[in-house]
Amino acid sequence: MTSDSHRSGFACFVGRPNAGKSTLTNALVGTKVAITSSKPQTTRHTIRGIVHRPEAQLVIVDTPGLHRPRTLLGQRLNDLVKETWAEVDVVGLCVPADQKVGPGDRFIANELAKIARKTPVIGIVTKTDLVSQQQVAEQLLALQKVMEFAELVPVSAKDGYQLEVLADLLVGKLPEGPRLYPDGELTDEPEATLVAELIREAALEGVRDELPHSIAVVVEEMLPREGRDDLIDVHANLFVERTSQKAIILGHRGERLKQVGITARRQIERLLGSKIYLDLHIKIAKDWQRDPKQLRRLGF
Ligand SMILES: Nc1nc2c(ncn2[C@@H]2O[C@H](COP(=O)(O)OP(=O)(O)OP(=O)(O)O)[C@@H](O)[C@H]2O)c(=O)[nH]1
Repeated sequence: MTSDSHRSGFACFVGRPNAGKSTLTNALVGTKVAITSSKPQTTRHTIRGIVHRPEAQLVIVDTPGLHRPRTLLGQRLNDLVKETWAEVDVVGLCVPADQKVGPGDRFIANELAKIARKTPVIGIVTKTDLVSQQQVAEQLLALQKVMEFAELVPVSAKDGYQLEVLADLLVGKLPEGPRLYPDGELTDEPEATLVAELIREAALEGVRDELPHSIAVVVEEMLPREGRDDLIDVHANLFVERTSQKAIILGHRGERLKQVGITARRQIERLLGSKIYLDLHIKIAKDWQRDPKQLRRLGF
């Protein structure tokens, strides 16, 4: 690469839940843009964080996780994941250092291997701060066996270990090209989508295991309050499938929902740079994951 050439393109991280993908994206991007909400199996929208460098621009696309499809939603998510893989320039397969390489990783690797000839795949051992060097080495060896990687690299998003190395490896796989986004621009998602993500993130906080696939948030309206230029009214519906799930979100005497609202409001205010009033309602959309009409209405 000559000194005046510029590279740009797209990367995405894949891996089983909790592999550290969101944290890694945030650490690379350096700002909380990829809203750690990008939880596989619950994320429908692609959220990008952008790594700006003088010689390159790396756009990180966060995809929902690939999983064995059991519902229509599951199938659509998997299609979305594969579409994303086909569109990016490089994929990072994340496997945490502190957990054995298992069937979940191999399932993803098998799917990735099918696209690896077109899209290079970098094997990433994450969370190296949690284990000894010896264990990191063993994990690298174990990972090497699941598929053929373009590169293998151990990193820790927590203490910053090898993040620059990873960024270099990712950038190295990008084609030469001009900047895709202006400097400083961190995401190209429409604001309403980001707002919905923030609300869902707040709602899932602490109950992710109980409600992994079952909630969706739709922002119905986002308007400046009449006669005020310092306040935006946000009306949003949070859909769950069952009464029991509604109870989980609500919490004892609605305390949990109140907390969800406070957390989400703070994040949304930061995103929009304005005070907001958040009007949040819980609705039950029975079995929405299986119903194509409901799915469409919720934006799938
Ligand atoms: N010690 C340590 N913990 C980490 C590191 N990276 C992520 N974690 C933790 O691992 C957990 C999962 O991290 P996430 O970034 O949410 O993982 P993810 O792959 O995006 O998770 P899903 O979206 O649920 O698939 C969180 O509790 C993180 O704080 C790391 O480098 N070191």
